[in-house]
Amino acid sequence: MMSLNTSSVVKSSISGVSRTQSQSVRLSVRRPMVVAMVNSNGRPERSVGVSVDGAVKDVNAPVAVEVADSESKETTAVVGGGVEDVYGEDSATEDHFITPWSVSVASGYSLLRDPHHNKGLAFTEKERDAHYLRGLLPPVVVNHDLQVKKMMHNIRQYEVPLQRYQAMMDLQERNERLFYKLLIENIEELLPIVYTPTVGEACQKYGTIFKNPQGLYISLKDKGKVLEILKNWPQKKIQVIVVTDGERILGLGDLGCQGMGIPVGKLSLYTALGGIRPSACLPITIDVGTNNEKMLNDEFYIGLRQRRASGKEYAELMNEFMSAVKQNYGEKVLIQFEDFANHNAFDLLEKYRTTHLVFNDDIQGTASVVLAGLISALKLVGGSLADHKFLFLGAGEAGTGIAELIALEISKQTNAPLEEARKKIWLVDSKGLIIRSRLDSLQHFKKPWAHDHEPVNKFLDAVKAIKPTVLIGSSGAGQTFTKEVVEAMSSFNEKPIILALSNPTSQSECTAEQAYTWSEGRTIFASGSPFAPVEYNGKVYVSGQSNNAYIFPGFGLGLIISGAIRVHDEMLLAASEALAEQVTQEHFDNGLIYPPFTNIRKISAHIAAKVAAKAYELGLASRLPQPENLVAYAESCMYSPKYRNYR
Ligand SMILES: NC(=O)C1=CN([C@@H]2O[C@H](COP(=O)(O)OP(=O)(O)OC[C@H]3O[C@@H](n4cnc5c(N)ncnc54)[C@H](OP(=O)(O)O)[C@@H]3O)[C@@H](O)[C@H]2O)C=CC1
Ligand SMILES: CC(=O)C(=O)O
Ligand SMILES: [Mg+2]
Repeated sequence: MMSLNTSSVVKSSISGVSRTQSQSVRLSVRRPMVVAMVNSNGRPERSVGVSVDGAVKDVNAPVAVEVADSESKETTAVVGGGVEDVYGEDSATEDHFITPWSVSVASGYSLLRDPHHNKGLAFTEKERDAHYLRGLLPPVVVNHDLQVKKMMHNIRQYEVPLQRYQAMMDLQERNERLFYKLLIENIEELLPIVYTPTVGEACQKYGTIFKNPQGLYISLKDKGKVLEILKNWPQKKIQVIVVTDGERILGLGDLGCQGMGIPVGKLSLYTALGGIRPSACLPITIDVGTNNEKMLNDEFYIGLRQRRASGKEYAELMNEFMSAVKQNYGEKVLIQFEDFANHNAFDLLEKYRTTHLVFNDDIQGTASVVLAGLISALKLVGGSLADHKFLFLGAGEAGTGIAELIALEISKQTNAPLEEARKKIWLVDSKGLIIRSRLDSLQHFKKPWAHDHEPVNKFLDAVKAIKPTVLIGSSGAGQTFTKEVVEAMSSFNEKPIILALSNPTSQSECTAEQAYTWSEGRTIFASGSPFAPVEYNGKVYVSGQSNNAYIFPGFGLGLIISGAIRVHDEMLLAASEALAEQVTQEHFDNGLIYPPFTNIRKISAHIAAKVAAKAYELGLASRLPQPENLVAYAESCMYSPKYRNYR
């Protein structure tokens, strides 16, 4: 046996005295190992890979470790043996300060509790011997496929979607590779659980169901310390951040800090659908308070119990956050703004799009997915985009974002000025049709849509007055596409295109069943949250899901593989085209304008390739030289949840 002394600076506050002292860790090495010093934040302070001959290696195996105080030069404790109260666990009370240092070794019990490396019953006999797992697992060894089969069996036992959500989150925290294999192989069934609609309910009840924290929380209390907080996150190489401030969670409004379910859910789709490594993903919630009385009065609420900060206070925290992200992760970390309220969302995007790699999923990702749906819908209804007339219910982030991208595409196709193209698009907000006489009182993002028209207050009247060929719901207000609205659409269109984008299902403008029934089976329908197939007059109608989940995973992958430094609108158009190209004749024959999610990883690779190609074309790519076959390159970069073999 040989010994090795490595010095580390340890912050100690035993007995309430906070001091910094130098300790040395004496490692009595019996075999190759990896030791990580871990502090109370779980942040590894020092990782040491040591082989028997003293060479540094990346190896995994347990070891007996002695911790000695260099000042006294006496061995104070033996970890993994002995009966001393090493960490003051027995003597300390809540009034005593102790420093929860531990030495974590990636083997045995701790290996089973490390979601990144745990394989559960799939550890082989050899691995059980080599990594001190024998006895910690029952004797059976099963393969990954059987684990998936069993988990699906278990999840299907739960009838309540929220219970399925919790089972999925538990799995993610227990065995990451099993979680992703399950999700990828059962995407159609599990998407509504980890994503809309169930994630909406999870956010509403997040405080009650909260177990282990996921993601990073940055609150007003942390002003001046944001960089420090980022450094507390265990992973250092982050490629994608999804950040929310929780003010507009789906169509459910202000859920404050409990909006964390959204960045967590979106990032699990980045991995499952777009192949971004889980360790490169960072969910963040910025907590500036909430104006939701229910949350403020809920004793289990997990956020700051105060009203939302705004103005200078809000801007300063966001600015500190954006600077800290760039300082910590560099120029090429992708920041996806998600579910901010529109009074902040447009300004944040405008402010940071020229200095950071940012995009707003609700404004831009949604625009891209809807444009893709419309491009493919044209194959069913005929004509070009410019031949159609569009009416939106909802003139916020989603509505005006989509409208602008449609106008951009029409302008590109027809060489008409953007202002001309915009005239084909009408929007209704909570005060009625957006028209020129309202111009002075309109928020800036609505102004381009203020066309000449008489005032129209009721949505049904707007439908009858404008006679659109395409109706898009982006209001977050459920059941607003009434029978009269759908019947009106069907009276002047042979095949009305109706997109009910609002999430979750409770906020959908209408259900698939209503759309097909009220249009006598003639509508081309898609919705933000999924609906089961509908039988009408003996025929089965399968509706598509018009959700930005088709876009952002592949879009992000494209930015990452090309090393893009900024997002450009042309990239969104490229993503739309790539998605629309994936719709086959068979899909059209079934009335679908989106391909099913079952092929999403292939679809994401195609989107990534087109987005990357655009980044190269625009001179915004930094990964040089450009790979010859971008689709193959994108596929080769994608994370696979296959288990690793451990030595
Ligand atoms: N399918 C998908 O991929 C996506 C779906 N969405 C969904 O779209 C919805 C809206 O999101 P977002 O655009 O960000 O929200 P915003 O708050 O930015 O915009 C909502 C708009 O709807 C209007 N509105 C609200 N209620 C009514 C009503 N009863 N009648 C008429 N207009 C109304 C508002 O009017 P006013 O301006 O007057 O207040 C506002 O213009 C949400 O449900 C969200 O989940 C969002 C992004 C992606
Ligand atoms: C899908 C989405 O991003 C939303 O509803 O906000
Ligand atoms: Mg969103």
